[in-house]
Amino acid sequence: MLSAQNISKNFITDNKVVPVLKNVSVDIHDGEFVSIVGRSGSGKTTLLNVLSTLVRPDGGELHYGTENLSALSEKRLNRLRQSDFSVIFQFHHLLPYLTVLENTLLPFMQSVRPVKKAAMEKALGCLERVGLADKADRLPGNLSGGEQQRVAIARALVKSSKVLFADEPTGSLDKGTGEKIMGLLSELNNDGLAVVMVTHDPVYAKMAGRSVHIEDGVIV
Ligand SMILES: Nc1ncnc2c1ncn2[C@@H]1O[C@H](COP(=O)(O)OP(=O)(O)OP(=O)(O)O)[C@@H](O)[C@H]1O
Repeated sequence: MLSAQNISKNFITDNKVVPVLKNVSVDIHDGEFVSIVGRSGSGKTTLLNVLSTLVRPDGGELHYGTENLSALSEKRLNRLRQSDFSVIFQFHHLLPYLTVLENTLLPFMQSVRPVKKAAMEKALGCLERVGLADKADRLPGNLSGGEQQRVAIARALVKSSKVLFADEPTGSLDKGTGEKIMGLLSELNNDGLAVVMVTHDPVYAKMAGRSVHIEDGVIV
């Protein structure tokens, strides 16, 4: 489904080029659940960002199905990202002045105004799926951390994406809440959504079908 070949990525720090990903190759198969693990600073987030096309690599190629993403213009990449990819982060990036329902509808708000009734129904269905239909009219500030993360997942679901990229989705949550989020991700994966997740937690990493271990920018 997604194939990264010989990816390299450098950052400039103190006027020096620092290689962060060094010739990394990894394949993500249709409907797979893959965790990316490794020490702090090893390059996990950078790899996830390259796979989700948020960051362009300096070298190597990224293919999605038959499409060579490395050759796509930013415009076409953006369109593909909007239709097929979803990203959730440790700190869920909800807009504080929009309600739970409006935050869930954000992917539609970018392209269609006013939001159609069908989109509204779909968003409510997604909130139901993550157990938050009764809180659709609340503002994020009035939700717990776990609930906010569930809104972020509902927002990812509303697009019917093919791949969900999650960067430490349980990182800011207590153990019980983190387990619920992991349960939800596993459920979605069982329904066919591919999940690529960065995590520090070895227990959560094992919930994925496969773990990719990265050390100092190299897959080991
Ligand atoms: N935008 C940037 N500019 C300069 N250096 C960066 C940038 N982003 C990341 N780095 C550096 O690249 C290395 C890898 O960062 P990355 O965030 O990918 O690691 P990580 O394994 O996800 O770490 P953590 O588990 O602590 O989040 C680190 O040394 C980091 O300081």
